[in-house]
This record gives sequence, C-alpha cells and structure tokens, in this order.
Amino acid sequence: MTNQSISTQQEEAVVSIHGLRKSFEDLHVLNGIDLTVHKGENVVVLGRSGSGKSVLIKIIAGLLKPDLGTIAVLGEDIDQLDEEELKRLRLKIGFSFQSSALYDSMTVQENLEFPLIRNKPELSKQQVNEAIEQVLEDVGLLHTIYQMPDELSGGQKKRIGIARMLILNPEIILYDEPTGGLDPITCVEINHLINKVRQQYNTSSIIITHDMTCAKTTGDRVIMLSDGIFLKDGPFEEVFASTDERISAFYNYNFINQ
Ligand SMILES: Nc1ncnc2c1ncn2[C@@H]1O[C@H](COP(=O)(O)OP(=O)(O)OP(=O)(O)O)[C@@H](O)[C@H]1O
Repeated sequence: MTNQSISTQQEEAVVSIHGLRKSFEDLHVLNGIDLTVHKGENVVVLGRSGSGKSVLIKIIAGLLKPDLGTIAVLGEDIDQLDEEELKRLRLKIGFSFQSSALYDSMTVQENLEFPLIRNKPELSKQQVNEAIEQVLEDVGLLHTIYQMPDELSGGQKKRIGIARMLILNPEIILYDEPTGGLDPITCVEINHLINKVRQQYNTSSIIITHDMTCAKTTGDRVIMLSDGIFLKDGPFEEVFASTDERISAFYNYNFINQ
C-alpha cells in the first residue's frame, strides 16, 4: 500500500477505536477492541445476547465511558470533549434504538418535529414541515403523518424511529438491533431501508444484530464479537468460512433468508 493510500484511508475513518476495554465490576465485557469504520461503510457487529454489542455502541455515542482505550469519532477523541462538545458531536450521530423510542402521546408529525425544533431552532415552520414530509416519504410512510405510535405496526414504528434520526442528517448511524422483534418479511424491508438510507443520506453505519439475514444484506463487513474480543472481521462469506467453533455454531443456529 502506498503512503498516499494509507493517508487517504486514515482521513476517511469516521470511527477509530484502539484497545477498548470495559468492565462492570467483575464482568469483563470488552477486552481489547480495535475498530475502524471508513466513510460510507456499513459495518455489522454480530454477537450473542450479552456479548457487549450495545455497550460498544453506547461507548461510541459517548453514553458510556470506556475503562481503557481511545475512541475517535469523526476525528474527535471523545474522551477529550466537554459536555457541550460531546452534545455537538452527538448531533452528527444517529442512534436508532431497538425500541424505536417514540413518544406515545405525540403524533408521528410531532415525534419528528420535536428533535428538529429543539436542535435547529433557526428553521421556519415551512422548512420544518418540508423536512418532515421528505423524511416520511424516504421511509415510505408519509400517509401515517397524523397517526399515533400505537396505531402503527412494529415495522412502521421502526421506520418512524429511523425517520426521526434521519431528520437531523446524521453522518454516522448506530443501529441497535434494527430488525429485532419483526417478522421475516418486515426484516427484509428494514434491511433494504438501511441500504437505501446509506445511499441517499451518505451515511456510515454500525449495525449491531444477531440477525444473520440483516448482517448479510446490510454489511460491507461483518465482525464477530465473542468473549469480549473481535474473533473475525471481513466480508460475510469470509467470516463464516471460519473454522472457529464459536463462529460456526452461531451460523448453524441461524436461518438465512434473503
Ligand atoms: N450499565 C450497566 N451496568 C452493569 N452491567 C451492564 C451495563 N450495561 C451492560 N451491562 C452488562 O454487559 C453485558 C453486555 O451487555 P450488552 O447490552 O452490551 O449485550 P448485547 O450484546 O447488546 O446483548 P443483546 O443482544 O441481548 O442486546 C451484559 O452482561 C449486561 O448485563
């Protein structure tokens, strides 16, 4: 590799983690993680329940502090940032929660309006309305604009959760179990939405899941997290060609549909 291509790659890293360790008292969750996510990449982190996937993305979002290691997000070392700077950085990071985290007492429109008015008070009412309509169109749910969250299906709630994050134009998206709790057909639709979002919004993403279909469909790279370390990192087929028993067991207990 030439010096020029090395420096281009370094410039394009949107997340750069070295030597990350995190424990909760005697529970050692992350035992030395290195991860680089390049601009435009969708990286999937796969692992069993309790393997530390959520802890990893909470640390990247600055919601949890690491015990050891350096974490640079969009070129900023998050450990060096004060609260204000962290808040500003978080605006560039979309966090798609497993639960969708919609406000039950607000309509879809109000759920989308809320983060926009709070974070971009300079926008006019018309600009806010246009942004809401655009993002709802992008997730295919413009017709639900006046509905309440409890009138929506699980898949629709996920889409509105994704829309609420997209409305702030994040540069990085952290998806926490985007297909969790959905039927297989709706899972496929959400996977396609994740890929569409990347193209349309020029985002880079970390997708944490134990859904193999999601990993295969959305990941440029798949990383297998087990026992606090990354066992393998690479294209889906390459990772699952591994003879490591923990990886083959994970593969064999999953049913893949695409
Ligand atoms: N704030 C916390 N305090 C104490 N223990 C925690 C905390 N957060 C996570 N843990 C523990 O860390 C381990 C990893 O949790 P994590 O939520 O990251 O798992 P996960 O891989 O995301 O699992 P799942 O797929 O079930 O969501 C678990 O044993 C969990 O109980």
